[in-house]
Amino acid sequence: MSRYSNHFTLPAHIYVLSTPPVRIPRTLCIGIPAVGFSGPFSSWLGAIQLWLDSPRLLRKGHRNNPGRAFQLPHADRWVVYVTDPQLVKEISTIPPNRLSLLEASNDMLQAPYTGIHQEQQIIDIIKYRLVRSWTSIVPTVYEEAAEALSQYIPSTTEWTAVPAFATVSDVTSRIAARMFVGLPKAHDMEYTRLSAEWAHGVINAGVVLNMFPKILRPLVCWIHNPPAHTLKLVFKNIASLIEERKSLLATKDLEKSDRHNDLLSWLIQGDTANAMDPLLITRKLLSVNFATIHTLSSVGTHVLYYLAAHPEYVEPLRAEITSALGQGHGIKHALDHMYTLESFLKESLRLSPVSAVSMLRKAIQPITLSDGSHLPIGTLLMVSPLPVHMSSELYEDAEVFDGFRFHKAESQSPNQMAIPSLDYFPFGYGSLACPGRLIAVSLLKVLLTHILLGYDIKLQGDTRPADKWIGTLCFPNDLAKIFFRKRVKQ
Ligand code: HEM
Repeated sequence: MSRYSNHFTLPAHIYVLSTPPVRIPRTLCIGIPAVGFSGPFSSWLGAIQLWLDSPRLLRKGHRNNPGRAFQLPHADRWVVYVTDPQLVKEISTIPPNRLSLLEASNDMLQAPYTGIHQEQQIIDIIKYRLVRSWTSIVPTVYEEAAEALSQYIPSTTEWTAVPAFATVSDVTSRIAARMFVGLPKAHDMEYTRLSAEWAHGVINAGVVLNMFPKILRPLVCWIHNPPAHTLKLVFKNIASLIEERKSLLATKDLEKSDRHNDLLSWLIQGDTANAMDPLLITRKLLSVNFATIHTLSSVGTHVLYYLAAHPEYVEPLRAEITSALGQGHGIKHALDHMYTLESFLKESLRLSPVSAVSMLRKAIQPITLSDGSHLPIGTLLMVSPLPVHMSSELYEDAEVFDGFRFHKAESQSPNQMAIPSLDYFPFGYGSLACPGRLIAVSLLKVLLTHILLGYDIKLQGDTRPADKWIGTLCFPNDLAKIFFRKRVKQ
């Protein structure tokens, strides 16, 4: 079993598939069509269906309810789903004091138990500090990614089987550490291991705890709560660095503190309201780590599997990367001009997303949508791009992987993948769309650039390791291996 496999979801599998409906009675929102079983007891079967095959139910809901929201039963409640593009647009304009992303994500990720802490300060720091400093950060990240890959992939010209998910996860965690806390902490293997462990632990805990009624969650966590345990270990590991940074910032030694122009320092600087509580700073840091590591290790592994399964793309991608790097305008410029690579990444994310849901909201006030759907306070609303991403009207042979599909269809301008449209919105849509999306695309390109230029890769078996859907989450196979060998440059 992989270090980061979804072992924590096992109790939920058992619970969902075998337990009678021991849950708080759930209410349907009046006037919103339900998909599949909708009776008080039979909806339990609907929740099991959603757990086992959410893409099918989402496509059915979209097909049967054109232009309308619909409802699907989860284990603990009914959730309103939106897939119609015009409704997606409408939802993206409803302000957070009416429909809140932060409330919904702290709910779904079970913040009181896992320790995750999402707040506006974090989003502002990513948008206004990290993204704006990105051109100056990229060269460091590029160098770090090369070093990390050479540490985790054996440097030999013999084919060697490498666990794909664990490797991408380790490399991502190290890149995240370099971006967010800098050196020397980024090279502390215990810190990077714990950060990755926490990120994967939170997603698994969220999946499991959402299966149980609220009343049982403290008991479940009392028995087994890996993220809470890991949080303590991370805090122990990083507390002295936080104190060091705090005193550096307090002395206003600009020369020294400028050396640490990273997320950790920005979090401390902006935290005067909480008296710079080191545990809260750790939780915020880990929350950005979570947003980065969980998504990128999953997407990076999906991409790697597509690349190994489609070797015909390797040479054209290498040629483009070599030409872009050869222009001599720096790494950021080169990455921005890797259009076919971007198309490849975009296609991978279309077919193998992180989740079937890309916008998560909780009604803070009662809301009535233009299709007449009424959302009472507390309703959870999920927007899924999946039916649109799989639409044969928008995408020819929508089920087939076509790595250069977007390159053929789109004008060449940088970072199209990160610009949400109503045809493609895996990062969400509107002003709340993922604040880290430009960074995500850049990091994926960095990873693929090093892999394509540094290594040959091939599948271990005959076919691409299949994706695993658990509820609305899509995981790459976390046990499969990919063969790597050091590339001998001609
Ligand atoms: C391929 C990788 C990624 C994907 C697919 C992705 C996708 C998303 C999506 C769908 C949302 C929710 C948007 C909404 O509900 O309207 C989101 C939120 C967010 N993302 Fe990303 N993301 C990725 C990478 C990143 C990275 C690298 C960072 C950090 C640098 C980041 C930081 C965040 C944050 C802070 C939020 C708000 C979280 C919340 O309040 O729950 N993401 N992302």
